[in-house]
Amino acid sequence: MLLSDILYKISLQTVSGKTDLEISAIEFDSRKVQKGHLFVAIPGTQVDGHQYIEKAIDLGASAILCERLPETLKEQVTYIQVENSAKAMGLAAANFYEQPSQQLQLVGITGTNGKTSVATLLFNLFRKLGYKCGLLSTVQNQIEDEIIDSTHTTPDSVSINKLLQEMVNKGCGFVFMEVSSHAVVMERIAGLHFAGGIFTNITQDHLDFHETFKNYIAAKKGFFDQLPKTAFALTNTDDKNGKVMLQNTKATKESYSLRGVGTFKGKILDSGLFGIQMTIDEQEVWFKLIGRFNAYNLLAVYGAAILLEEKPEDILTELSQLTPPPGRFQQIHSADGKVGIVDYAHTPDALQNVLETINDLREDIQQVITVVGCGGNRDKGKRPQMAKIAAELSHKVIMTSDNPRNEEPEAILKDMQEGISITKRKKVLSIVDRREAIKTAVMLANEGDIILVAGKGHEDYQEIKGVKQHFDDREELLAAFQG
Ligand SMILES: CC(=O)N[C@H]1[C@@H](OP(=O)(O)OP(=O)(O)OC[C@H]2O[C@@H](n3ccc(=O)[nH]c3=O)[C@H](O)[C@@H]2O)O[C@H](CO)[C@@H](O)[C@@H]1O[C@H](C)C(=O)N[C@@H](C)C(=O)N[C@H](CCC(=O)O)C(=O)O
Ligand SMILES: Nc1ncnc2c1ncn2[C@@H]1O[C@H](COP(=O)(O)OP(=O)(O)OP(=O)(O)O)[C@@H](O)[C@H]1O
Ligand SMILES: N[C@H](CCC[C@H](N)C(=O)O)C(=O)O
Ligand SMILES: [Mg+2]
Repeated sequence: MLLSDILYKISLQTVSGKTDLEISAIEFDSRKVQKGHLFVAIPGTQVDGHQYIEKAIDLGASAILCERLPETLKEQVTYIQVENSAKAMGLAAANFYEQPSQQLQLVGITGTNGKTSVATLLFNLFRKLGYKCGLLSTVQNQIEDEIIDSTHTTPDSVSINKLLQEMVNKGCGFVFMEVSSHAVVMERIAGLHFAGGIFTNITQDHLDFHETFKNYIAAKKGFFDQLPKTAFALTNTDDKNGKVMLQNTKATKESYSLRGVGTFKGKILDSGLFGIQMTIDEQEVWFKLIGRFNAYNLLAVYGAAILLEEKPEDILTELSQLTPPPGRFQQIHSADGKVGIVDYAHTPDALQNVLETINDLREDIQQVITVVGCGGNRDKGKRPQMAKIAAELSHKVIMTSDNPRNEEPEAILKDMQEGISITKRKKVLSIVDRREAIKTAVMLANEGDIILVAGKGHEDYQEIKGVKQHFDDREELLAAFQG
């Protein structure tokens, strides 16, 4: 595509060189640049992409999109200066891939917990309703039956638009995508046209990146601020920041609630290991998902489907058949009657929800043994809180490693130990090796006991000292059950 077409509607500060040149791809990592590419220089959290402009040109970049021009400009290269290169890249990617988000109905889901659950339920629901669909999620990206590995909850803007174009080409009418707070701040969603936005909830997470909770709220709200007038903005009014999300949106404001007033109202009638029985808009339905928090996810999905003009009875019939995504309250039973639950709870709120659910559902004689760790190079404030919640809501806790990434596993465990009060110490063990921790939990469990393995859910790897190795909590539990 011609550079001038790629730059359509982008506000430019300086243009040096010709814009009627053919660009073969947009690239923001100099290491991947090839002949004829447009290289976008982005200031990052580790390094500044502007320092790689020369390298990108050496590798064949014919145009540079940047916030600061290099001191000496090469004659054969076109330089475009903009105020925010990440944002400009989003707009450029949308142009380059022919505005795919305008050719289908794109719905974004944001919130601390529940994004994958809601996005996946919507994807599966709309497929059952007879539409071709796409999904962008933490677990996987998907175009109909084709599964594409996912590296981020929300990918970079070039990857998003490329995937969306493929979805358009394959006839998808609806795409459901998770919108992380990182993605909003880093402009990964700039230039996308959304048909709707959904807010699940907001509790502590990612303060390593956002620094304050206020900034974290502002990041999530930024998604709704960007929605067009034609979109719907569906919020959870039972969350105390639910209304704030829609404060400045141009989109049509809609809400859901289990407690108060809202466009879509639900009421839990019963909740157990069989699932949830609830009323939604006066209709009584049984769902296969477990835990009160899933009642919120189901209500959000129902509301969004109505706003996308589906019929209530069709939605509820199909939704009642759906099961949760992998690694979300996934049960694994041993031959001798022990119950394993693998869940992706990696925030204090999620861990509390999942443990409260287990405690609500268990019988008095069943003990709860929790295996939990906290990720390295991530919000350190979560560590003592998660340990405290685990100790308060379990009979025994084995604290272990999650993905230590580039941190010392022992140091993470030390941060977690800070959250354990003296009275709770006797029920807590620390075992650095996650495999050993799971084995120990299984060994300590008696018939009927519940072993919650929290934090990694669907993940099939563990990242230690920067290296990813295959590791899957579900496989480990099964192996431990088999002795
Ligand atoms: C903190 C964060 O989100 N970082 C993302 C960001 O990287 P960065 O800003 O640190 O990049 P950097 O290394 O400083 O480099 C700056 C620029 O220089 C470029 N560069 C760098 C080196 C070089 O030799 N040449 C070159 O051109 C880089 O390509 C980049 O454009 O941009 C990269 C490219 O898109 C992302 O891969 C990277 O995600 C990292 C790996 C990550 O772990 N992100 C997590 C925290 C994340 O995004 N999580 C969210 C939220 C999940 C949730 O809600 O639970 C997600 O959406 O996944
Ligand atoms: N609506 C909800 N409210 C609170 N907790 C939830 C909710 N839905 C799911 N959870 C809990 O949070 C965990 C993660 O759920 P899910 O993967 O759907 O969230 P997510 O927002 O996609 O997370 P991520 O930020 O990692 O992408 C689940 O395993 C469960 O323990
Ligand atoms: N999207 C989240 C996932 C956390 C999952 C947990 N297993 C961890 O590694 O901390 C993040 O990148 O913070
Ligand atoms: Mg997710």
